[in-house]
Amino acid sequence: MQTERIIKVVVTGAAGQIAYSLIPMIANGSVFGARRIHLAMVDLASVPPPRRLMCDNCHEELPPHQQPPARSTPQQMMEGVRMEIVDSDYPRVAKVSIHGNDDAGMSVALSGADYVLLLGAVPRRAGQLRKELIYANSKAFEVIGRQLQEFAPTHARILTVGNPANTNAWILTRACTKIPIRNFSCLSRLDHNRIIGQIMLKTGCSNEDVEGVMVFGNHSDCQYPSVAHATINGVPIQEVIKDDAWYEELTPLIQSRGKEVINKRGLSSAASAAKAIADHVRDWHFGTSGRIISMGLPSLGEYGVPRGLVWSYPVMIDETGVHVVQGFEMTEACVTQFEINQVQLETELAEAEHPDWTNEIAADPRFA
Ligand SMILES: NC(=O)C1=CN([C@@H]2O[C@H](COP(=O)(O)OP(=O)(O)OC[C@H]3O[C@@H](n4cnc5c(N)ncnc54)[C@H](O)[C@@H]3O)[C@@H](O)[C@H]2O)C=CC1
Ligand SMILES: O=C(O)CCC(=O)C(=O)O
Repeated sequence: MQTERIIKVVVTGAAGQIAYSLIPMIANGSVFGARRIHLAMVDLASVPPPRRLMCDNCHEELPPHQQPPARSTPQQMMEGVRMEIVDSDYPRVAKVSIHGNDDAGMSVALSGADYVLLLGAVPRRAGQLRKELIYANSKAFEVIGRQLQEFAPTHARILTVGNPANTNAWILTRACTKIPIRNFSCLSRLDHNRIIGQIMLKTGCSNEDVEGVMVFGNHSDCQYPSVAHATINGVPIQEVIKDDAWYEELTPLIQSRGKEVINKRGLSSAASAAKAIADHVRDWHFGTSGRIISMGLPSLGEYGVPRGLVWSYPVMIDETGVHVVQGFEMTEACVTQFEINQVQLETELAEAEHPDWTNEIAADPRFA
């Protein structure tokens, strides 16, 4: 009997909260169907020891029973997740492995990888400026980009989820030049799904009834969600939803949805982010069967976006690859929103210490 090749899926940030929702979806067949998978989990190889509490009066370390309880390390967390995967006896999981994010770990994790899902990122600390976060993550993603260049096969498909997702993907494309440019993507599917969720809430339709929703630009509070070409059961949305206030409120609602979830949960979206990652990867693997989805991709100049910027576009995927759906009219409002997103992404690249990004792209033969 001929057996199909096992798909190797690398998940970084595997000790984190999104991964805890995502891994069961990968393991239960929601992403790769009947194909068997090797799940390679990666998280920080080492973490600094927790800060010890001191006595305010004597300035000596408090005794152990007054110290906060010890927290599991990322490597211990992943061991626990691996135990749960085993205990769930998923029929499609051929192998689970655990790795640190240093070169020793990543060389093994990335070897033979088919999909590399980069959830791990430096989290924002209280009081930290956004530009400090961007700088810290750009340095972390420079390392990951170099590791992809050294250890990953050229067919690997790479998704950045960790924020700032678009700029992190851009950093990877600079450090990893051997992998085709359209094998890099960033997650904007959560924003896309959020729009569909609002349409379902408003009309009572199913997500399968909705077509033509699009997200353009950066995964940030500047993103440009559009329902201008959306249909519900084939009928233009404007003929189904006749409520001007709903359309006016939709854009800021989608732009601020992540922040609103953090305000309520005290943690960022995880279950919905995992669902969006599963949708993104499943569609990348199997194709979209003529449907439009949103995906962040290095621009090849579509819709006038400068080449190289990682931009969310409407795309269709078939056996020949990922294709940006072109030809939608650029209204005045659209042009303004595109300019806002471009300025924000250029600012992020400057904060990541890539102010001369256009020269870097001009020198990259993948954009010739
Ligand atoms: N693009 C999108 O639509 C969304 C993006 N996000 C982003 O996804 C990321 C992950 O979110 P959560 O799982 O909630 O965070 P989390 O804090 O629960 O987990 C992150 C994990 O990544 C690990 N990590 C950090 N740097 C790493 C590195 N260089 N290599 C490997 N592992 C590393 C940490 O140790 C931690 O275990 C965050 O940056 C978050 O802002 C979250 C929701 C939606
Ligand atoms: O908004 C954030 O900073 C993290 C979560 C996120 O990207 C989202 O929920 O869309």
